[in-house]
Amino acid sequence: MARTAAFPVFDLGRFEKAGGAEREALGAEVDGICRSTGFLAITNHGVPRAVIDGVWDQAKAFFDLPYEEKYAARAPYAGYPYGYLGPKLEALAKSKGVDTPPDLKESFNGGPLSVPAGLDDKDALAFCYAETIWPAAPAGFRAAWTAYYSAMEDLAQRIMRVFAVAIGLPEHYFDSFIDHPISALRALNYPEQAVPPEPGQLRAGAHTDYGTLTILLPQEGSKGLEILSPDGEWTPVPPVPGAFVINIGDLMGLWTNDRWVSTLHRVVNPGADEGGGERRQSLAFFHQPNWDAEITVLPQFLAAGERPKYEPVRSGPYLMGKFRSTTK
Ligand SMILES: O=C(O)CCC(=O)C(=O)O
Ligand SMILES: [Fe+2]
Repeated sequence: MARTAAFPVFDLGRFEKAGGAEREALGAEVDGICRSTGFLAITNHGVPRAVIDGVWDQAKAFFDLPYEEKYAARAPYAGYPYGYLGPKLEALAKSKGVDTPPDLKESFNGGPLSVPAGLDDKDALAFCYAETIWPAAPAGFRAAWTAYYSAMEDLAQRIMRVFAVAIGLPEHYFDSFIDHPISALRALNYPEQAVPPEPGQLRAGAHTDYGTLTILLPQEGSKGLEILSPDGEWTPVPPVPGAFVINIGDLMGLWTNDRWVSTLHRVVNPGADEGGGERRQSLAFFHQPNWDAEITVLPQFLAAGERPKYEPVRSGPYLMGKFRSTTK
């Protein structure tokens, strides 16, 4: 049975202005949240309303297009990370080794806005620095998208500073891991369900996110996003007006040897009482460290002689493997 719980809200502007003891206390709060669920709302984030509305409206207009027009901006082959990913092409639960029917959604995906000078790693160039396949319409799509993507890169970097303080590191500790991030932005559309879902089929199957953190913007007032709370109950994430929903991904779990939890979450179908339910839109920015960044369990999370739970991973190849496990 799902239930609603108090959902933590973090005032980013206050943290950034705070000094000494207050800043540490706010960091300790975030540490507590990340030890329990790693899901929180961020207010006072400074991202201009116009930037948010701009990409939101463009994404809506894109999803409103006839399928053939969206299909023209498709990812050219299975496993290609960017462009339009049509219905029934991804099952997120597969990233956890759980075989389900495909998720009931479509998405548009875009990668980093530029390639770092001198980068010559073939896999990096072919995967995360592959070109975004821009749609021909709506006309303002690319400009609105890149403005939002830039705002998310900046916000993610600021949140990583909160995370550094929260685990007792210097504020800028993570900066060198994330100065050429390979983050992806995904606009999601979960269509109305004219046909009932198959058994085990959700809007987004239960998964954890792969990177450091995700900045999510669910449609205002919408339902469906649920997280598995520490007591094992699926718990709805309530709408928090004007806020972003942040969740940590697997790499924060790795860095902290699972002190912080990368929590399972999913998007459920509209209830039986809602018929086919309304369409639901969201934006998800998946922050991911530099292609070459090596993520290793931090020594302060190991007792003397304790073996880390994880081998080190390289950010880029690790992400590529995860992504390829979910698409067909
Ligand atoms: O659409 C949402 O609210 C969540 C989507 C999600 O968790 C994901 O795509 O990783
Ligand atoms: Fe997710």
